[in-house]
This record gives sequence, C-alpha cells and structure tokens, in this order.
Amino acid sequence: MTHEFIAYSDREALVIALAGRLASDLRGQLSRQDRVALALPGGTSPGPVFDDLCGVDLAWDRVDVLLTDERWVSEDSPRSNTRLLRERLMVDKAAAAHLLPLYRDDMDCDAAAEALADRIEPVLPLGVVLMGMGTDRHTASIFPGADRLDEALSPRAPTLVPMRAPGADEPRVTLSAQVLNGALCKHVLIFGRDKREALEGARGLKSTDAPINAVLDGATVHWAE
Ligand SMILES: O=C1O[C@H](COP(=O)(O)O)[C@@H](O)[C@H](O)[C@H]1O
Repeated sequence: MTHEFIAYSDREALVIALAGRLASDLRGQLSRQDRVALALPGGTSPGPVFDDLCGVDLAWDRVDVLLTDERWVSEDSPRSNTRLLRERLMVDKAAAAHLLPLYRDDMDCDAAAEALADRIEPVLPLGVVLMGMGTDRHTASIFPGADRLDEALSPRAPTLVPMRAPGADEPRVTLSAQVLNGALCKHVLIFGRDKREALEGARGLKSTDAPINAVLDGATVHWAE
C-alpha cells in the first residue's frame, strides 16, 4: 500500500498548501473535461481549508460538490456536514458550484440512500476527493464495528451505504470505499499527534479494523500537529 505523507510546520501552512493543491487538481481536470466532481469531508477539521478554497479562481460553475458522508441530522443541527459545506465552502466564488446534498428530511437514511445515490451516480467517478479520519481510524462514515462495514468495503458496494456504528452518535450515509477509491486525486486531512499515531498504527491492520486502509493507496495524507 503506497501513500504520500506530508508533514507541515503548522496548521496554517497545511491549510494554505492543501487548498492550493485541491484548486490545482480541479483546474487540471477542468482543462481536460467539462465537469468535475469534488467530494469533501465534514467534521471539525476541514472548515479552514474550505475558508481558503471558496475564494480561489476557477470555473466553479463546472464543479459538482458532494460530501464523503453525512450524519442523519437536519441542516439546522451543528452536527450537519451539509451545513458546514453551505456555510464554509458554498460561499464567495465557490457559491457558483453545484451542491448535491446527501440528506433528505422526509425519509430515514435507509430509505433515502438509493434515491440520493441516483442523483450522485451521473457525476461519478469523482475527480477529486478529500477525506478525513477519526482516531478510531474511520474515514467518511466507514467505521470499525459498523453494521454494514463489509458492504461499504466491498468492491460490489452500492454508491451510498446507510451506516450505524457504536462510534457514531447518529445514523449516517457514506460513500463506499469503491466510490472514494474511484477518484483521480485522493487526499486525506489529519490534524494532531493522536491521529498521526492512529494512522501509523493502522499499518498492517485489516480494513475492517482500520477502514482508512481501504482508501490510502495512491492518496496524499496532509498532516500538521
Ligand atoms: O464524523 C466524521 O468524522 C470524520 C473525521 O472528523 P474530524 O472531526 O475528526 O475531523 C470526517 O472525515 C467525516 O466526514 C465526519 O462525518
């Protein structure tokens, strides 16, 4: 399994470099094709990257933005990843991008997964993906011990998998490892010594114990303390 690991001097340096890298990946793909799909994580880490990325000059009207995963909570919840995207990415120049939400308030996540997947599939494969990781080594909402973990890791996985896990506070939907791995450019963002240790400790573990391992091949990991 090969991935590149970049350690930055501090978080600010990481944020500037990563936003620049995502922008250049997007520009490169937009120079060769009409549209690009960009998948982004939620949680606590990516907000500052979104703050920088949203102001960059590129053909945002040709970018389809989606989440790597969503917590099944309405958009007025502070835990909503869609809310984070709307507030921190879909502003400034990036407001011209097309957002494909991973949440519906009229259904539970099991009933909605297929309908949401129908809207995502026309924009696949992903052009660029940024993923996060928890200290339990979950990525997107592919958690160790989750009820549909094997399905989310399978090469025959559906696009979007509903997920419940002991480590997740609420039901989720997540892009499967197959969809995440289909991206032309893969990046992982992690902050803090504990996450670096978790990543190093994942070496040699099965993906069921360390789901991050299922998406690391060919990825660039961006880390700062
Ligand atoms: O719950 C989630 O967790 C991961 C990691 O989040 P962080 O707060 O530790 O940065 C995130 O990548 C994922 O999108 C999110 O739903």
